[in-house]
Amino acid sequence: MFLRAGPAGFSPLRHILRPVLVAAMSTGTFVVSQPLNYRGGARVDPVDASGRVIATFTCSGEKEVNLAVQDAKAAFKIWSQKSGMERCRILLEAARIIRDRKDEIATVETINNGKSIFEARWDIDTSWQCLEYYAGLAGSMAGEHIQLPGGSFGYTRREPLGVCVGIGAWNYPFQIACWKSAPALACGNAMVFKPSPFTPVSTLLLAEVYTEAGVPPGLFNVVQGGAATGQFLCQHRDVAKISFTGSVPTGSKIMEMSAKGIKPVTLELGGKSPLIIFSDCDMKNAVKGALMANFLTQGEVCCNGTRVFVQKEILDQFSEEVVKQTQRIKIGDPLLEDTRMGPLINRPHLERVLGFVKVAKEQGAKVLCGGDLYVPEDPKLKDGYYMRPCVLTNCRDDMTCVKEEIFGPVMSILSFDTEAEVLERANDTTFGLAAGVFTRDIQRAHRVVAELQAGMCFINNYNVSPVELPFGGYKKSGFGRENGRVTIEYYSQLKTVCVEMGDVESAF
Ligand SMILES: NC(=O)c1ccc[n+]([C@@H]2O[C@H](COP(=O)([O-])OP(=O)(O)OC[C@H]3O[C@@H](n4cnc5c(N)ncnc54)[C@H](O)[C@@H]3O)[C@@H](O)[C@H]2O)c1
Ligand SMILES: C[N+](C)(C)CCCC=O
Repeated sequence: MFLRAGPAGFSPLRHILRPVLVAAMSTGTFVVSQPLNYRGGARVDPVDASGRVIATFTCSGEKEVNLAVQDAKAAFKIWSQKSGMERCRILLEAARIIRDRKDEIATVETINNGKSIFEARWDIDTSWQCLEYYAGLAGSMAGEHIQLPGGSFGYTRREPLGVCVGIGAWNYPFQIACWKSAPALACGNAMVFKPSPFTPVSTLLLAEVYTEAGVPPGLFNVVQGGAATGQFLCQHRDVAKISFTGSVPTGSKIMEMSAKGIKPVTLELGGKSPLIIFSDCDMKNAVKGALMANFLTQGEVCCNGTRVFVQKEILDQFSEEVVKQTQRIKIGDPLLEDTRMGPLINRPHLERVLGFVKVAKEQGAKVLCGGDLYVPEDPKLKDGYYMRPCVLTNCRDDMTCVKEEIFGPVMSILSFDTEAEVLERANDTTFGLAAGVFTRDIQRAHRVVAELQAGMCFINNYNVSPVELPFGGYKKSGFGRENGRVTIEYYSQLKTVCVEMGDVESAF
């Protein structure tokens, strides 16, 4: 498959990956001229291909996957023998390089995905912060000493798992690769990472950063491809763990494959999260929160609070203010400093999102603003996948736009009367990734989040992501966590050693 157009809508997509050139570039002049797999510490073309060509790279086949896993195994032998402090220093160096190259990596990410450069810089911040955080934990990972009778004792060792596989979605390509690889590497594992075929470019920069920082060649590898390549990875006998970010249907397939191989799996899946606005909220912050909850990365965010429940008394005032702010969002070339919304990921996805708006109208929702195609004035952008961010009202819980993940810039406003009622409706979903509440009543805020069936809850804010906090879902939104101290548990295993200091007391 040839990627017909860059996120900004230029055709053909031509990428140059030499970072020095990126600074001088516009989104229409990006040329890929280098291999997009990374194995054994260098860029390589796959030795075989599944036959499908995507942009200038070919999907990696089974042989290429085998080679990447082999390289990762060899690097694991070296890396897993290093002390936590040795791993810490290298990860800190990688974090420093990313921080120093923030603008350049953010530029590549913008071209890769279409999100605004302003926002891509935030992603790169949460990426290097994640490496820094796990660097800190690498040095302090330890087991326990347990005293037993007669001077005997036991102890536990926290050991890495081996070669871990990371499979990423297209909405936060660089950040996802960091959120998976940083804890994996900190624990002493190696990783083979497969980015989404829609956003193949930025993960390569991470691979090069790790090499420059001093990880052994082969510790972090990138294989490009789609579902077939992902399956080769998941089914590989030498792969010890899979960490997946993507949709629920694919997550279910990944879980089947990991069940067959008895491999631990982390699943970061989709959502349809509630955002509850009580009438006693700080209105200005609640409106800002609702925009943060719906329109980052063109609305293509797993944890978005797309079901916005507003208490009846403030429905009109809140809706009016949200519409005013939404209409001010600057849409256009994502590389321009003042742009806040770029194009969606591709044409089929744009059409899918517009289709949701059409069905919403047919089912009785009222469009307060947006929900239609947007054609920027710049002629170079006229074929881009742009739409105006949309606010829907008159929504009911049984409407498609309220039940299904749209993964685009579409906010659904629903009204409610009481706390008990809104809690029941907020939890009436098979998803459970995130939730938010805006209120000035501190008791109510904690009472409500305690009842919300979601892994990531926000009080009086939304979609902020401090790397110190665990992130992940309840119910069909997945299990396992990324970020925070707990993630160490998902990338390591405990060995117990029982030491006898006396004689063996035998039964025979
Ligand atoms: N919870 C989170 O942290 C999080 C973060 C970002 C995105 N998401 C979710 O991801 C979805 C959008 O991303 P997407 O469209 O890339 O998802 P997707 O499930 O289509 O693809 C995700 C990845 O899986 C790969 N893949 C597809 N089929 C596979 C198979 N059979 N075996 C192995 N790998 C396979 C894809 O090539 C891609 O790399 C949304 O539902 C969104 O909510 C979740
Ligand atoms: C950084 N955010 C906004 C919390 C998004 C995390 C990944 C979800 O798609």
